[in-house]
Amino acid sequence: MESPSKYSSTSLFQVYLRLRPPPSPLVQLTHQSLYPTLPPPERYLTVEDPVPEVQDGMPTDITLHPPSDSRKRAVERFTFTKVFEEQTEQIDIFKGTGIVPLIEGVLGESRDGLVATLGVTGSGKSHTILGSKTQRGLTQLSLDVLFRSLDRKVLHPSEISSLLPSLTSADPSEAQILGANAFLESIYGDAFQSHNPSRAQTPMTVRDTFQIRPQVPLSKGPQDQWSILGLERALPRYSSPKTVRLVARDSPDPISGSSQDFNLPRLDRPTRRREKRLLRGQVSNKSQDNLHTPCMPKRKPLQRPSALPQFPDVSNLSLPVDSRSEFAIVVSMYEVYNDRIFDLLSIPSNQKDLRRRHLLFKPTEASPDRKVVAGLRKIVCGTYEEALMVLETGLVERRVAGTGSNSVSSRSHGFFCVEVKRRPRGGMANSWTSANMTIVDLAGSERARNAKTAGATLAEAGKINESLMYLGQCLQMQSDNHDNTKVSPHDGMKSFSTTDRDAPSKPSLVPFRQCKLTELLFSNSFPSSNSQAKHHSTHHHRNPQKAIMIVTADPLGDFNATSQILRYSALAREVTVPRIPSVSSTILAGSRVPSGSERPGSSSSSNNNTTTLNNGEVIDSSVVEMAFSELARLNEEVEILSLRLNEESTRRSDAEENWQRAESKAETIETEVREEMWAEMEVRLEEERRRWKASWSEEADRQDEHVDRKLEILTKGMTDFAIYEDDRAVAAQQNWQQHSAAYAGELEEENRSLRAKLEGLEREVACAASPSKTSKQQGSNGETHNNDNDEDKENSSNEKKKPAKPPAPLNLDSSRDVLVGATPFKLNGMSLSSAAAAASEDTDPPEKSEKVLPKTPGTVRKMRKLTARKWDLMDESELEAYENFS
Ligand SMILES: Nc1ncnc2c1ncn2[C@@H]1O[C@H](COP(=O)(O)OP(=O)(O)OP(=O)(O)O)[C@@H](O)[C@H]1O
Repeated sequence: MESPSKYSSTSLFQVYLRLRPPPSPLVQLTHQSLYPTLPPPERYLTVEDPVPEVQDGMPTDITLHPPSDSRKRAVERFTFTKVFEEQTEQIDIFKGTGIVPLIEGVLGESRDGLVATLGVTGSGKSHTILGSKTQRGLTQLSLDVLFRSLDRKVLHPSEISSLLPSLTSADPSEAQILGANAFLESIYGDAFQSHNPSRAQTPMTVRDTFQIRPQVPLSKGPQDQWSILGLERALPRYSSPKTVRLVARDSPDPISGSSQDFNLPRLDRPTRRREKRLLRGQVSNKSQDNLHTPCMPKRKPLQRPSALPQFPDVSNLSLPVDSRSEFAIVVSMYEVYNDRIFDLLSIPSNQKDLRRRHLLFKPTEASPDRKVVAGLRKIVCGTYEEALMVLETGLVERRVAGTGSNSVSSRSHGFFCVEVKRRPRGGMANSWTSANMTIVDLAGSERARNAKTAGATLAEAGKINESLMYLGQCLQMQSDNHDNTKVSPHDGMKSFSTTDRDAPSKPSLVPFRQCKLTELLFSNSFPSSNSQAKHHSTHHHRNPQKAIMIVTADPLGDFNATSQILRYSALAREVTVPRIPSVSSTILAGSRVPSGSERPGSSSSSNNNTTTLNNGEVIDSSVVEMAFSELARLNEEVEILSLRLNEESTRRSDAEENWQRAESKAETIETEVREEMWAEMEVRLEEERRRWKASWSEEADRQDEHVDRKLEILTKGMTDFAIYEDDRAVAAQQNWQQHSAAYAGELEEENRSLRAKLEGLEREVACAASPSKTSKQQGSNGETHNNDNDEDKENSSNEKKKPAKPPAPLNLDSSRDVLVGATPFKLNGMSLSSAAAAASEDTDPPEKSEKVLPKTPGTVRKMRKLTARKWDLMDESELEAYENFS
C-alpha cells in the first residue's frame, strides 16, 4: 500500500481515525450485572505498527479481523493519514490532525477550513467535536486559538456601533446579523457578562426543566454492548455535552411542529436604507441598538450554564495574524435534518412558528460563484466566552434522542461555522473579506436492529444512513476514482487492494450534489468554475477549502457498521484472505511426511520419488506434488473469487438499494417539483386573473369615459343648438324690440296726428255749434252712430261667435300687418287711453271718445281681418314666444 502522505497531498479530505476507549470498569461491571448471559465484547480491530518514516511515527494502518462466526470473511487492512489509539486525549487530536494549520489558513490565507467527524453511532464523534463536561472539544479549542491569536484585533459590536450594519451590508448570504449581547440576552434573559466568565471547572448544569425522553426502551443492543442509557452519563469522564442537550426540550418535529413552549421572538432585518443611514451616522445610538436588538417578546429564559470546561489548555498556541487588519468573528449554526437545512440560532418565537422554515443552500446575488446557506441568523462575537455561549444555545436546539446504541444520539448533522471577517485597519467600512472555519458533527450511521429505533427515529435513521451513503460515495470517489482492484502477494497472504493511485486514470466527478450534506461538505472543495464569478466585480478569488475528516470507531462496537464506514472513508484498503489449510495442502504436506506414517488419500508406502496410492498405483511424487500445489492454488483462487463475488454481490445489492432510493428520491423530487409548479401556476393564474380583472375594469372605465364624453359632446351640441336657437330668439327679440320701438314711435306719431285731428274736429265742433248744424250733424252722427253701432254689434257678435283667442301674433314679414296685428290691444288701449286723455282733458263722457273711433272703421276692420289670418298661421312655440315677449 502507498504511503498516506501521498494521499494527503491529493485528497480533498485528510482522513484520520480515532479509536474510542472502552467504557470504564464501572460501566462494564454494571453492564455485566444487567446482562450476565451476554459474552464480553470481542475486539476485532488491531492497529498496525507504524512505519517509522511516515507521519511522526504515528500508526497509519489498522486491520479488521472479522469476528469468529460461521461466515468466512476477508481480513481488511485500512490506511489513514494517522490513527489515534484509545488513550489519545483531546489535545492530541487537536494538535495531531492539522487543525492548527487549518486555522492558520483561515486567518492568513483566507482559505476555508472544514473539520468533520464520521462514524458509527456512539463511536465518539460528538465527544471529539464538542468534548465533555470536563474536556473541551475541537470546536472550543479552535475558538480559543482563534480569539487568542486575534487578541485585541477583534472588533466588538457593543463598542463599534457601525460594525453590525457594515457587516450586514457586506454579507453575501442574506443573513440577519446580531450582536452576541443582544442575542444572548434574548435567550437567557439577563445581560451577558462576557468579560466576567466563570473560570470554575465545574460541570455544566443540567437544566432541571428538561427531561430525558428516550424514544425506545433502552435495552442493550447485541453489537454495541456498552451503550446503556444513564450509565455513561453517570460517569463524568465520558459525559458529552449532548447529555445536556438531550434534555433540552420536547424536540419539535419541523414537519409536524409538535409542542414546545419557547417564545423567542424573531428579529427583523434592518432595511438597506436604515443600514445606509446607520453607516452615515444618521441614526442615534439608541436606535442603532434597537436595530440589532431583538425588539420582540422574550421567550422563557433558559438557565445559563454555570461553567464551561477550560481543559485542555491551549494558551501556548497563538498564530501569527496580519497586524494591519482588524477582524470580526461571526458565528452561525445550522443542522441538516431529513435533508433540509434548519437554523439552530433562529429559535421559534411562539407556538405558531414551530414549523421551522428550512433554508436554502444557493448562490446569491452577492455570491454568484459560490453557494451559501441563505437567510441564517449570524451572531457577531467579541470574545471567546460569547462564542461559547452562542454554541451552547445552538446545541440546545439541535435534535438528539436516546437510542439503543447511544443514549444521546445526534439525529441531525450539526454545522458550527465561524466566519473570520477581515478588513484593513482604517480602510473602507464595507471592504470585508472572509474565510470560514466549519466544524461538523455528523450523525452516526446505525442499524435499526441495534439502535432499536422505531417511527420517526427510524425514519430519521433512514435519512441519516442515506446521506452518509452518499458521503461515502463521494469519499470513495475522491480517494479512489475508479475501483481498480488488483491482486498482489502480501506477506504470505493473497490480497487485492482497492487503490488506483498507481494507475493514471481520468479523474471522475465527485457526485456531491446528491444530497444537502455532501453539497455542504464538498462544494467549496473545488476551484470555482462559474464563469459569472469572473464578471462579478465584487468577487474575491477563493482558494478551495482544506478539509479534515476524523473517523471515529469503537473497536468493541458493531463490526459490520464499522467496517462499512472504514471501507469508504479510508485512504486505501487492502483485502486479504487468510491462508487456511486446505485438504490438498494437507495431502501435499502428508506426501512429504517420512515414509511409514499414515497420510490421508495416499497409500502407506512412499518410495524415493514415487508414491503408491491406495489402489496400488505408483506415481511420481513430483507429479503428485505439482497436482496438489495446483489444486491448492486453484482452491485459493476460488476462495478469493468467492470473496470477491461476495463483495460484488454486496455492492450490487447496495447499488440496487441506491437505485431504489434514487428512484424514490426522484419520485419525491418529481412530486415536489410538480407541487411547486402547481403552486407557481396557481399563483400565476391568480396574477393573470387579477391582471385581467384590472384591465377589464380599466377597459370598462375607458368605455364609460368614452360614453360620458360622447354624452357630453351630445349635450354640448344640444346646448349649442339651444344657444343657436336662443341667438335666433334673441335676434328675433331684438328685432321685435326694434320694430316695436319703431312702431311705437309711428304709433306715437299717429297718435299725435290723431290727437291733432281730434283737436281740429273738436274745434270744428265748437265753432259750428248751431242747432241746425247740430241736429243735422246729430242726425248724420246718429246714423253713423247707428251704423257704427250696427257694426259694433256685428263685431261684438262676431267676437262672441269666436272663442276667446289670444292676441294675434306678430307677422314680421309685413310691417303693416305687424303694425295692425301686433297692436290690437295697444290700439284699443291707445284709443281708450287717448279717449281717456281726451275725457280727462275735456271731461267728455267716454261715449264721446268711443264715437271717435268708429271714424276709422276701415282700420279696425282690417285689423280684425288680419288678426284672424295671423292667428291661424301661429304655432304653439311662436305663441309662447309671443306671450313671453308680451
Ligand atoms: N474518546 C473518548 N473518551 C471518552 N469517552 C468517549 C470517547 N468517545 C466517546 N466517548 C463516550 O461515548 C459516548 C458516546 O459518544 P458520542 O455521543 O460522542 O457518540 P457519537 O458518535 O456522537 O454518537 P451519535 O452518532 O449517536 O451522536 C459518550 O458518552 C462519550 O462520552
